Amino acid sequence: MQFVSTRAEAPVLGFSDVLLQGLARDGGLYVPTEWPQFSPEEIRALRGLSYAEAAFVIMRPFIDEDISDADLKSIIDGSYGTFRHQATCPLVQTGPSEFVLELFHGPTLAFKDVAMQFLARIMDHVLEKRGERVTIAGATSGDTGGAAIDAFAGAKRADVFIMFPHNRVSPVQQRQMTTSKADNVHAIAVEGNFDDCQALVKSMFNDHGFRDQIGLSGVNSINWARIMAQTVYYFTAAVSLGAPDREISFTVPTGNFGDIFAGYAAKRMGLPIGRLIIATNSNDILARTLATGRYETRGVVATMSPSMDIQVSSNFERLLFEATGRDAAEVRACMESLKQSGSFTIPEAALERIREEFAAGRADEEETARTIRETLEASGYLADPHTATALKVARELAQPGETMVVLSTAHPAKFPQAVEDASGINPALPAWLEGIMTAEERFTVLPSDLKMVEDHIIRHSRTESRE
Ligand SMILES: Cc1ncc(COP(=O)(O)O)c(C=O)c1O
Ligand SMILES: N[C@@H](CCOP(=O)(O)O)C(=O)O
Repeated sequence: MQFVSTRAEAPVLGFSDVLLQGLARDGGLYVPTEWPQFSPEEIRALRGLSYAEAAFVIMRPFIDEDISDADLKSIIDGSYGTFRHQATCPLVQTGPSEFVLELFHGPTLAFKDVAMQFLARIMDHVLEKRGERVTIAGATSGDTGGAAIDAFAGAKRADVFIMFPHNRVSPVQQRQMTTSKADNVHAIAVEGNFDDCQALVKSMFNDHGFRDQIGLSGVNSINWARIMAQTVYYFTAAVSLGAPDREISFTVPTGNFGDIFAGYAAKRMGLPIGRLIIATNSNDILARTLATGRYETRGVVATMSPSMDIQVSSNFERLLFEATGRDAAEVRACMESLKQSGSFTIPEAALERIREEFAAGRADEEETARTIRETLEASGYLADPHTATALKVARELAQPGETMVVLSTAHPAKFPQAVEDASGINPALPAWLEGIMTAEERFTVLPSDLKMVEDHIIRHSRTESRE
């Protein structure tokens, strides 16, 4: 399988190169040249498979043959062996036709583990074969960072630098990033918000001198492998509920648009998905965009669902590419306008296509807290604030006869204060994480300044130039 950049000015690459590149050299994001297709019979055949077995079937078409079936299976088994639930990503029924898909049974209690555990293992496999090393730079609003630090801790062929917004992540999220004892992982608290962190990462990729000097790689959802691994749970959830013989809709708490884009990808691969519903918190740029056709950034506000406090939603570029009929010139124009003025207008035909596939809604702070409380009272289910955002939107937009799966992207114990304030229950951290709240922290505070962050990375990276 080959991959093209959404801006069409970077080389077309195979899977292993895309995996190591992260962002394309033209600033775009890689997508497959064509979507692999699964027939109804092939989807039906996923019934009864374990999560790992299904992951192999769904991801195999994307991955070069030079990674053998046996190696891929062993990478997948190792990845999902770290999950603390037999089903890996179980479904819980919370209403007559409402199901919560729990994606937080991995080591760091967030959905990021599903892709990150796989990414670390497959990257290590490719690097080992090639005899190469990489320096990974990642931006996080709280969960990607912890997941990456856990998955790559001690990796021999990767140094990892994670930038998080100083004082804007939950205490549990921060400590998952700052208490690792591994010397190849580094947490940087950036004086700014998540969008500043993500802009720093993208600027590093676009600084080709720096990129080549340190062998830069990325583990944010700019990396296609993250999206690919996230398509799997759309298949397993839908199949458990009767797909392909029944259409399933999904509501997804959304920030960087990676998770819901994985749902869109699953649909393009043949999974009968009804609606894909974008749920945002008060940072509702995506809900406004769907309503008005204009993507317009505003100041970001801090919420009880900090991982979604995002304005520049990087995977929206992938959707734009698809919705414009893969018109890279149109994508480049929109992205240039976003850079220059903080906004762009979606071409009319593309907007229509987006509205055919997606709906969107928002939940403010009060609505999110009320949803946590009401869900607990009605079904005994304790949701984290990100999940509650999606539950609120799913219930508001539900249509008669629709079977709705709401993605639960984090364990409530990652956000104990918000959950306790809303429900009166203080969710305990699982035993294996208890120590992090008292362990010594190690992180560096830096201003949101490209040169200063690059210098810091160069000083601490063990990766030498690829040239
Ligand atoms: C707990 C949680 N929920 C939802 C999201 C939003 O997901 P995405 O950025 O893929 O839209 C994130 C961050 O990515 C998250 O950490
Ligand atoms: N919400 C994310 C932000 C980064 O998203 P990613 O999916 O692109 O890695 C986080 O928790 O870090």
